[in-house]
Amino acid sequence: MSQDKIAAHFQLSLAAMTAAAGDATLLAASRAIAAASIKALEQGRKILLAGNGGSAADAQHIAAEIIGRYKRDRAAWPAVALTTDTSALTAIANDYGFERVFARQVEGLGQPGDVFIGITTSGRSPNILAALEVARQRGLVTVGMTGPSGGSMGALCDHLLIAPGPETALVQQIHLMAAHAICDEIEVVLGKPAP
Ligand SMILES: O=C(CO)[C@@H](O)[C@H](O)[C@H](O)[C@H](O)COP(=O)(O)O
Ligand SMILES: [Zn+2]
Repeated sequence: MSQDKIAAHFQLSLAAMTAAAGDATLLAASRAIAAASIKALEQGRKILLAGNGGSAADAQHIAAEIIGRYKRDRAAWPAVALTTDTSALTAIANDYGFERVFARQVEGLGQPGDVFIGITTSGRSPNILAALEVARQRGLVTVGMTGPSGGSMGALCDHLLIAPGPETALVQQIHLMAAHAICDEIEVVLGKPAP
C-alpha cells in the first residue's frame, strides 16, 4: 500500500469529522445524551451499552470511560457493556437466537430510569433493535447511535445520534468522538474528586 493511500484514509476521516463538527443535529443529540446520562447517574441509575463488531468495542470503551474515568479523578459511576460476558452471550444466542443477546440482558439488568445506548452504524442490526424495544418497554431511556441509514431507529429512541459518515468505519470514528465529548460533559457536571 502506498503512503498516499494511507494518507487518503486520514483525509477521509478529516472530512467526516469536519462534517460532524458542523452538524447541528448531531451536536444537539450529543448534548441531549449527555444530559440524559447525567440525570440517570444523579438518580443512582446506570448506563447499559451494546453494539456489534467495532461498535461492541466502542460500547466497551465508553463503559470503561464511565466506570473508570475519562480525564478526572472522581467517584465511579455504573456502566456496563453487554458485549463482554461470553457465557451469557453464547447461552442466550444458543437458546434464544443471536437476535436476543442484548435484549435478554436488558430484560434482566435494565431498570426504569437506566439509559440503554444501542450502537449500530447501519441502523439495521436486529439484536440492537430488539434491545431498544425491550429497553423502551421496561422504561429505560433509549439512545441510538447510528449512521445516515439508521434514521428509522428514531421510532425506538428517545435520543438518536446520526453520524454523517459515508461508511461504517467513519461512522464509528464519529461515534467515538461524540462519546468522548459526552463523557467529558458528564465529568464536568458530576465529577468531584474521589474522597
Ligand atoms: O468495525 C467494523 C467495521 O469498521 C466491523 O466489525 C463492523 O462493526 C461489523 O461489521 C458490524 O457487524 C456492523 O454492524 P452495524 O454497525 O451495522 O450494527
Ligand atoms: Zn472497524
